[in-house]
Formats: sequence, C-alpha cells, structure tokens
Amino acid sequence: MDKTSIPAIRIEGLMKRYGTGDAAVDALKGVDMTVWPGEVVGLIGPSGSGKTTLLKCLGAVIEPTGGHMQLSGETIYDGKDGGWRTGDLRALRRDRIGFVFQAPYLIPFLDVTDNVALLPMLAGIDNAAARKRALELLTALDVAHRAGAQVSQLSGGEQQRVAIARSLANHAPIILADEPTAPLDSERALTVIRILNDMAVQYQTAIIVVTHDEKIIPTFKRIYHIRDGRTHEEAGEGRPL
Ligand SMILES: Nc1ncnc2c1ncn2[C@@H]1O[C@H](COP(=O)(O)OP(=O)(O)OP(=O)(O)O)[C@@H](O)[C@H]1O
Repeated sequence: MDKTSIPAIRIEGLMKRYGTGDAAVDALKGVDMTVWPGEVVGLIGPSGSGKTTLLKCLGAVIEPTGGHMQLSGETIYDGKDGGWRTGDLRALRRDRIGFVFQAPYLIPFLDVTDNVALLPMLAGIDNAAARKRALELLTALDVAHRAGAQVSQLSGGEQQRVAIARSLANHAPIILADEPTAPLDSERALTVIRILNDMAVQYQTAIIVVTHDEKIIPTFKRIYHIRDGRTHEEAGEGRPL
C-alpha cells in the first residue's frame, strides 16, 4: 500500500435510495471508504446491509443518490454537483474497473487466452498485443500452460485464476471482487487471496473483496464492516499468506 500517493478510491457520505415515497429503501446511508493503490481490503456485512449496492455504485452500474466518489483523485460522482461527472460511464467501467465474481463467467467458445484478451481488444488494443498481455497475466497467475485450452477443460480454481487475469487485463487501477472464493475449498480460496494480494502489489491495484468467507477474513489487513447502510473501518489480522 502506498499512502504517499493518491487514494485509488475515496468515498464520502455515499447514499443510495431505491424507489420513492413509501416504497423507498435507503440501502446506503452515508458510506465512507478509502482504498490505496496496492492494497486488498475486505468488505463484510450481513445480508441486506448494502454490500452489492456499494459495489454497483463504485462500478458505475447504478447511480448513487448522494455523496461523493473519487477514483485516483478524479471526482466521478458528486451528489451536490449534478451526479456523474464523467460523460462515458461505459469507458469508465471498461478501462478503470475490473470485476471478479463468485462464478468465473468465462466465455465458453473462446479459449483461455482470448477470454483474457477480449477486453483489451474491445478497448482498441491490437489483437497480437492484447494476446501478449493476456499471456503475461496467465503466466503471473500460473495458468499459462492452459492458455490454448477451452474453458470447460479447466478446473474451478483454474477458471477463477483466468477470471482474475481477465479483471487485470485492462490494467484497471481498481478491482471489485464479489465473493470470489465462495465455491472454492480452503486451500484454493487462500491461493486466490494470495494471488489478489500479489497482483495488488505488482500492479498497484486497489482491490475490494466482498466476502462472508471465514477462511479468508483473517488475511485482510483492513476491513470495512457495513451494517444497515453505514460502514466502519477496523484493522484486520493480516495473517500472512
Ligand atoms: N433494486 C432494488 N430495489 C429496491 N431495493 C433494493 C434493490 N436492490 C437492493 N435493495 C435493498 O437494498 C438493501 C441492500 O441490498 P444489497 O443487495 O446491497 O445488500 P447485500 O449486503 O449485498 O446483501 P446480500 O449479502 O444478501 O447480497 C436491502 O434492503 C435490499 O432489499
């Protein structure tokens, strides 16, 4: 974590209300969060506490209803100044945020390399350069020997590593991981978290991991607890990986 630099994510007083009038639900009631380049933080909270809503706001999938969000020092949302401050939310999602989900959601008719290379190709990088970058990431994630395989031939753990490679393929400064270890056994879950930590340091990526997984919670150095739409920060055990 590099605290001399600008935070990758800074959120202040973030609010999200779904619906209006009697049907309104205040899912986020003033969330504060700061995540630095190169760190992995846990986001933990009971069902319905607002975790998914927070990730969706950060990922520009839904619009908050108040507060302030900055990515790498740039205001992307300001509730007091017209809402979204960027005209191209699709480019924001594509270029600045990587997603890792519980299921890998790989594309079955593309091989492993092209699954990772697809996003850079869509962002305008030529095919050979995109494949080269994909191969570098697959090597870093120790799954390059499967580069030409169809995704259906991979184990669950291998597929999740390919999904992590894909989330890093655009060199996004931020990765949002939603229950990335839920389907994995203890050893594989810890491997995924070790990889996320290594990648965070190597690429100075800020990673938020939403999880209920007791196997990985002791590994976080910092944890945000969310309850009833509000966060509080706590030091984690930071157990070595
Ligand atoms: N589209 C929606 N319309 C109305 N209310 C919603 C909507 N999405 C979520 N909510 C409500 O917002 C609150 C927060 O939901 P959210 O999905 O963010 O919680 P969560 O912490 O991710 O829960 P879980 O761990 O069960 O996935 C809940 O009360 C939920 O019912």
